[in-house]
Amino acid sequence: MNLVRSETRPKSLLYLDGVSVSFDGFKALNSLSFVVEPGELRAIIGPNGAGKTTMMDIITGKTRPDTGQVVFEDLIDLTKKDEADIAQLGIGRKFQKPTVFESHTVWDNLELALNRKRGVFATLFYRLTAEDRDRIEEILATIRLSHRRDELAASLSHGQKQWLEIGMLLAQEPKLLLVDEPVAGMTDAETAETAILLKEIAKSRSVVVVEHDMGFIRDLGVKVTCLAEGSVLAEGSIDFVSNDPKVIENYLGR
Ligand SMILES: Nc1ncnc2c1ncn2[C@@H]1O[C@H](COP(=O)(O)OP(=O)(O)OP(=O)(O)O)[C@@H](O)[C@H]1O
Repeated sequence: MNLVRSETRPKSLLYLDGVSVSFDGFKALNSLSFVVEPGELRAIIGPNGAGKTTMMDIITGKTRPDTGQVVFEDLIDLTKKDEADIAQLGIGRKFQKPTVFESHTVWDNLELALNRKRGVFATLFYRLTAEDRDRIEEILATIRLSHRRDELAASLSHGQKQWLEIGMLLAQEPKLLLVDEPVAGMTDAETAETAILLKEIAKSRSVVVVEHDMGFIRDLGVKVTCLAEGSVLAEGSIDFVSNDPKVIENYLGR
């Protein structure tokens, strides 16, 4: 049994191998390669224009690479899939700005997200099961919003809206969650809490988080990849990466 399981478990959840893409002759990604392990939380840093957003666009199928491989769970070639297929495979993306339904309650936002997984037709006739309620309760606890469940999303702080949107993505049960600059505009307390929250989330799925906030990255305490000019400049612990002269020259020292 264990043997079968270890044979079928993906060795990498996602890898990019030699991915390049140009826009009007400008190489936004230049032979980018990196691997995300199952259950890994990875931080991505790098200067403006390094290609962090483009990398997320490639993974989610919004942009096609000119060359290179993007492989999910060892076998699935994501460059052949469209955005909807890739979301369906279990890759969720959180953009920088929160996009919650402001005029709905926190609970309803999560219920809508849970139903979205089922498709429009099912949603029309669907009633929440006890299991669904438990899942929503669980997500509310994860995103620190149990006590705000009946309030309108509009009444939440910016940081809480970010957490609610993360919760809405969790309702889709992604295997990989991509999170773009979650702590921009958050208070210090919210930023610190977000590091704890993402570490909890990464216990049951992989998370890739792009951030410029180095205090937050340090709090995460995970492997860091620094991108510059469309490829990996350095990778390793935060101490290793932040002491790398190339990283200091291209990013931290600027
Ligand atoms: N659709 C596009 N068309 C033309 N140029 C693009 C496009 N998308 C990205 N670029 C360019 O590619 C480069 C990489 O941009 P990208 O947004 O991926 O960087 P980034 O690391 O996310 O930067 P930031 O930290 O500012 O968000 C930039 O020079 C950008 O102007």
